[in-house]
Amino acid sequence: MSAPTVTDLRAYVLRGGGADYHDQDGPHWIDDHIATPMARYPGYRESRQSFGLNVLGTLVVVAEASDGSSGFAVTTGGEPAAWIVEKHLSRFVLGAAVTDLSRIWDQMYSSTLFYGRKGLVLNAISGVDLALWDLLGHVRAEPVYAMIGGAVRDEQPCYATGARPDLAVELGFLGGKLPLHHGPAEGADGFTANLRLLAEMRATMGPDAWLAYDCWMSLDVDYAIRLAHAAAEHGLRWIEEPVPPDDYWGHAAIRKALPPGMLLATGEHEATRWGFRLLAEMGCADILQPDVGWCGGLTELLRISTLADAHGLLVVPHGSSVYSYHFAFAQHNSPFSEFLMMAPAADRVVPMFHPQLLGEPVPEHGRLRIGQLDAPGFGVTLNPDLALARPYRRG
Ligand SMILES: C[C@H](O)[C@H](O)CC(=O)C(=O)O
Ligand SMILES: [Mg+2]
Repeated sequence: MSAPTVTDLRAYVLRGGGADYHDQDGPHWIDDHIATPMARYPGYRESRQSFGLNVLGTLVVVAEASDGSSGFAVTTGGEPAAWIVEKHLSRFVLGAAVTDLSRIWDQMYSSTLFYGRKGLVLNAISGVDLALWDLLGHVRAEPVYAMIGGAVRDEQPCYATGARPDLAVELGFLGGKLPLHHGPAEGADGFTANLRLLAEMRATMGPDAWLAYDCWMSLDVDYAIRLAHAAAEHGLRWIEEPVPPDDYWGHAAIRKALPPGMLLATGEHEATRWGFRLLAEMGCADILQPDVGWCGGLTELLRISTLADAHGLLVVPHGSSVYSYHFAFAQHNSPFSEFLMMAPAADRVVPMFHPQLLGEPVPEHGRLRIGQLDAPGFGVTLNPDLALARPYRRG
């Protein structure tokens, strides 16, 4: 039986939150003096938008098939990723059978090796791959989680990332992951302030709720080890992305020196099975956190997950809403999920990719139920009220 073919592939851009969740207007916890590698320059310390964290915006990829079905996906990448999709990647997709995900992935990756391998190109590849999974789900009238093997559990507990882990616990989450506010350039005062916040949160959350620190690549090995040991008395469950992603050696050294029971999580800025192979084989992490919109899409995430499983590692995808949920429900080594609190004060649950998706499921009492994913593809639609722009056309 021959499968329908892909008849059209288009790339659009959107501004204002959504998949580029750092692109928020107005005061927001996600841009409130968070420690970064740029914080060594005082002028870029207060706001991540000041150094351009929100320059890209959202990439929207739409795919259509010969049977009239359509699929779409959103990720970060904006205009430059739209150019890559329209001018380069589309040639491997148009006319292909909707089932040819592995061949299309291999052709997109192999043909861009001379300027790709990570970052923006992998965002673009991820966007196309996710749109094609959504399309296949619509052709088959099946949810993505069912197409990748089915659910291994009925409910998925979530932890919340944001400024108020204490409120996250009240909302039913496993606990919370705080952004670290002060890096090495802010000296002893910053170090003390980092610990003070942790202590305050622990005091209101009680002894059992999860508490983690997301360091967003901002530390050095010495600072990270000192922070981890000082944080142990506050029950820090894991330290996340302590050093820049290319420093595999630093990650491994920090992990080796962690206090007993504390874990190291990293990987949201890593891509492909080859990047994650380095993290796994060099002993860099206990929890791998690929972002399905950045690491190569679902096709590649499944390979990363198999590799991780063989190393006894958990895979807890970074953000990415429904694109992560369908994956996580189908993997025994993804026993919980991240929920990014996108309310400006992190005090209530709003859909992670708001306002871009309609029908986006959110955890209720900190848990997702498999029934929330029971719709074709990724089960969401693009909000028709948004102003889509198509900056480039293939050809
Ligand atoms: C809170 C972090 O700085 C970042 O914005 C999100 C992230 O790294 C995560 O969710 O993990
Ligand atoms: Mg993180």
